[in-house]
Amino acid sequence: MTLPSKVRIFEVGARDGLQNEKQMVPAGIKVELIERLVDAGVKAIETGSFVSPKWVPQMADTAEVMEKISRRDDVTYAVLTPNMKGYEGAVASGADEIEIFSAASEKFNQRNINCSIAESLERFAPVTEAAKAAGIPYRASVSCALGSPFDEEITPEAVADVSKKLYDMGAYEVSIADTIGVGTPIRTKKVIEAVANVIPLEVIGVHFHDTYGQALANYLAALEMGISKLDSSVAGLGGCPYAPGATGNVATEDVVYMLDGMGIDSGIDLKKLVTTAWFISDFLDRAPVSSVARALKGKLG
Ligand SMILES: CC(C)(COP(=O)([O-])OP(=O)([O-])OC[C@H]1O[C@@H](n2cnc3c(N)ncnc32)[C@H](O)[C@@H]1OP(=O)([O-])[O-])[C@@H](O)C(=O)NCCC(=O)NCCSC(=O)C[C@@](C)(O)CC(=O)[O-]
Repeated sequence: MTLPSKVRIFEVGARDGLQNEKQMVPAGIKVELIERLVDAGVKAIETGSFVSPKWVPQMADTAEVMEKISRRDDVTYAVLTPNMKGYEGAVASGADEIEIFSAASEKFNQRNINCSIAESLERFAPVTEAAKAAGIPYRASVSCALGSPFDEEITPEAVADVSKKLYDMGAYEVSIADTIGVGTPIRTKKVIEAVANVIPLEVIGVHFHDTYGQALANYLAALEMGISKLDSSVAGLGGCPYAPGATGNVATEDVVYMLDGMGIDSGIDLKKLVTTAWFISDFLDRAPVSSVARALKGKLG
């Protein structure tokens, strides 16, 4: 077992984390959240999405958020784009990179972006062509990789198939998403193994929700396989509006605490991160889901 000495955390709290919040979060709070996360050491951050405001009203102000954040040169500010219209919004906002997304579940894809998996890949073709021509890097996400909220089986081969197609479209990273947090470590390893049979291990990332309390165990399983690209969400914010039962992403504080304890460098200052988790949680008027944020409250000076 060789664990990586260093990992890249892709912080998704301002997009995946907040997209499902019923209470509208003002752009100013999103901007402060992003800037605090960057100050804590986050180097890759999802700031929002250019999707239909009718589908996800919470993300309607992504352009304003992008305009208002004080940007740093050493940080990648990324946005999610479902189609050319989203891509155009992303370019106009000056996003450093974009994320395209499909799924291993037909039913989820229909509910999430109103098309089949095959249609989504066709829809993303002009987006990737345009991004390539403009020199904008793109990563891709495969939802429901460890299970579906609908009554259907997801095979590792189905995940590998979509992953390969997205990789062949030029994605620099393919993120395996456990949208509803049902995965367990052996299952995680089997899926990563299947995906690593068709695309390089180095480009595989993981994006796990913690609905069943398995995300850290699954991240350890992924790290043991040599994966070093992890997504997480400050305060454990999150949930997908189109995946019934999906709760928060794994909390960045919990991941960073685990990594610190194993001597794996994430570049993130746990104290500043926990303070940020409480900042956004206080705004939302609830405690962070993160065990680490709750345990360390008031103990970090
Ligand atoms: C993809 C569509 C747009 C298709 O939705 P549609 O209704 O099939 O699209 P359409 O092309 O027929 O357009 C309908 C309307 O939306 C507008 N529109 C069309 N595109 C855009 C755009 N980019 N930005 C703004 N507006 C847009 C378009 O202009 C039109 O406006 P109208 O004429 O009715 O006023 C819709 O289904 C959608 O926006 N879905 C996004 C859903 C979403 O954001 N889900 C959450 C993100 S995925 C996720 O969280 C999973 C992930 C990545 O984190 C990994 C994991 O954990 O699984």
